[in-house]
Amino acid sequence: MGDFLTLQHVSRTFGGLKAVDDVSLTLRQGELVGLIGPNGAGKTTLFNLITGFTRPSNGSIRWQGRDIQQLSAHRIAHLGIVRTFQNLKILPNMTVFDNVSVGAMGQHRYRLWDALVRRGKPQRAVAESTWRALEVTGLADAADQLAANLSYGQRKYLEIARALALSPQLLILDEPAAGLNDTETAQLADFLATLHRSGITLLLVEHDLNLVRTLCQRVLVLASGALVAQGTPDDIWRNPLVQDIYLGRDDEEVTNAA
Ligand SMILES: Nc1ncnc2c1ncn2[C@@H]1O[C@H](COP(=O)(O)OP(=O)(O)OP(=O)(O)O)[C@@H](O)[C@H]1O
Repeated sequence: MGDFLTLQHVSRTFGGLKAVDDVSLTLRQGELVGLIGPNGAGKTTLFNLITGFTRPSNGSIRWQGRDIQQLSAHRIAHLGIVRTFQNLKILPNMTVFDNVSVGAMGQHRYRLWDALVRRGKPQRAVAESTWRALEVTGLADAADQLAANLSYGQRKYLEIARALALSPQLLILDEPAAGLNDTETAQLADFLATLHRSGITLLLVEHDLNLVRTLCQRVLVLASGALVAQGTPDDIWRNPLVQDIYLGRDDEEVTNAA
């Protein structure tokens, strides 16, 4: 398994602020990696850089050996890097099926307008991707319901289903556990582990440190835009610098999760 995603000296500045500061990292195919860091550490910006929603000020981002830092988000998704959104990008007045098929049509090179006009008559490949994503996420029985009628927890799975319909090789999840209770979070952890076993590489950006610790094989720690530590969860939770970063901000989550 060679290098999959490689960032070299990637920075992104906003005005005078270095939101991401000289980050170099590699993800390998088949990994399940967590990205943690305090509020404002640069996690979302890093994530936006990898998925083409923001361009780097410096540095290179290579995906399977090819530079992608100048490609559009749509093109990057087409190449296999797909993300979910923390603020769920769900269309409440469309059915669950249509919400997912809009995503799948992107994969099959339809434009959004076509997707909307062709509602109810998606092409076979789109329908197949959509049903597969709905089945994997447990939403197939709700396919005909309006998305607005789903519970908050189900909407989280709908967001993931939309991403899965794009057949990602690398799926980047933006705080999937936010707003879920303990039981729902445990179910989500089982689901993500199953997804990972199915062969999808996962990068999880998450504030729920317990979830990261129990689920991830490797953890990256960002602070003030810099990658300050990476290693197994045990290494990271023992790392005094990581403890300082959290404890220094009166945040006892690291110790509580230990
Ligand atoms: N578009 C932007 N314009 C200006 N500043 C920005 C922009 N996006 C992010 N920033 C700043 O960059 C820094 C990193 O923000 P970012 O959202 O990436 O952190 P984060 O680790 O995702 O935080 P959180 O955990 O709170 O979501 C912050 O100081 C933020 O205010």
